[in-house]
Amino acid sequence: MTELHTLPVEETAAAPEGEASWQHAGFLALNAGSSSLKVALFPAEGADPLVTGQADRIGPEGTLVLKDASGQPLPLAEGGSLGNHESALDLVLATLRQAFPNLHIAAVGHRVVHGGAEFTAPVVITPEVLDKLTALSPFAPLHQPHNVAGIRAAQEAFPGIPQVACFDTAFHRGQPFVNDTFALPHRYYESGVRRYGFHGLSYDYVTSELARIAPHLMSGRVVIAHLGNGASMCAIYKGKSVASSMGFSALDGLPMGTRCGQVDPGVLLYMLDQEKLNSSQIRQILYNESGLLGLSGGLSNDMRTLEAADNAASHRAIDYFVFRVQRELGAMAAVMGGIDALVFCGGIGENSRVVRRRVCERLGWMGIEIDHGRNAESATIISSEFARTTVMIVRTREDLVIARAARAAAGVPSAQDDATSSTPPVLPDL
Ligand SMILES: Nc1ncnc2c1ncn2[C@@H]1O[C@H](COP(=O)(O)OP(=O)(O)O)[C@@H](O)[C@H]1O
Ligand SMILES: CC(=O)OP(=O)(O)O
Ligand SMILES: [Mg+2]
Repeated sequence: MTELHTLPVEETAAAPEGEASWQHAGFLALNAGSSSLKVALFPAEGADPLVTGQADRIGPEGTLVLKDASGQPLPLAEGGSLGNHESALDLVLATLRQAFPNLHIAAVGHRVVHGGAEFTAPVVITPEVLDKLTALSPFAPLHQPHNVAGIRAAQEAFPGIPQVACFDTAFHRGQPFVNDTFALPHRYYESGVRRYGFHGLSYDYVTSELARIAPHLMSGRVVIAHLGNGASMCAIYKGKSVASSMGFSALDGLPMGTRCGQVDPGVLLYMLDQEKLNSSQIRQILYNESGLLGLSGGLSNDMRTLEAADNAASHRAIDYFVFRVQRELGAMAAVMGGIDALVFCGGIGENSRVVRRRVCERLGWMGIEIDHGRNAESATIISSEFARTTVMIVRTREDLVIARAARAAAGVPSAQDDATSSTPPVLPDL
């Protein structure tokens, strides 16, 4: 059985009363999505999770796979259910306790998609904070209610230990006004109708990884393309977010698995006035029936399925996806006065050589030229040797950013938590 690192309880925040003074301490990072719950259990020290996994398709057909550090699936605890997020978390915890009978969780970190204008850094969750997060649910209906449910379930499971919210919006809060606003009457801006931007935990991780492996880029102009089931792009100028493709909600910008991306608001008026749809019908279309799924005529929201299908419907979806990524890339390079590096991450960005190749096609004028061999291998640097703009793949790790905040909340230093042991690749000079 795998042993957790041990810590004296004084260092692990509130250990349950009456337990011995040395406990097996761990930090839990939870990322509750619309139909999934991603989990990582970290030891007291070190960057490598002891357990990672996820519950998928939460509901009657839910599945749960948790793997140990060597990739072996953990035997699931008996008698649980994956009917909703609460029961899924219960089953996860029962499985972890079965594998680590002395498990003491010192702090839990949660990905929370929306932090509004107020939350610009991770925060320890109090009843007042939780009320504020709950009130933000209408702004991110696919994510926030599940984030809040995950927090409530974890509070019940671990009473008295610090629970920390880590926000997708926080990374973008320093953006200039022109990227933060819509051209609506200013009172909307003042009441919080702003372009928040999302995927901030991913951008935070990728930026810190770039600072490690390519520090010269921290004084330059970088576009990060987080292309997953949710997709967005971020312009990073001198290490800070200056523009993002997502806006008020996680709907704006690029098309996604089932979300529409940027759409003319006149279309919504047409749906309301001409088609007489109500707001929940429109919400259903924008969040659940659009994007790759909608464009492909219902074929799939999954890029792998679309690439394999290779027919007119899948071409429609992939062509539009690539077109919008290219368009956003041009816009972001324009606002930064050029581009030094393009970085792909997310399930599509990290794995789809087809999407990466197609996005980079005909961009020689931007200094973007990829090496097809390196792209096929999904190497860290995929640009050709003499290209002016570096094109890279960084495997994003939102869980590490969450674990870092959880450790901090428990008062545990995390000197090496994201200094991974791999040797930095050799990058061309700017
Ligand atoms: N080998 C691959 N080729 C193409 N697309 C892939 C591959 N592996 C994963 N993907 C795509 O990545 C997407 C999921 O990305 P991910 O970042 O895990 O999503 P999320 O975290 O938003 O649920 C899916 O569309 C999936 O098809
Ligand atoms: C904000 C968002 O779109 O998140 P995800 O990619 O997890 O759906
Ligand atoms: Mg994601």
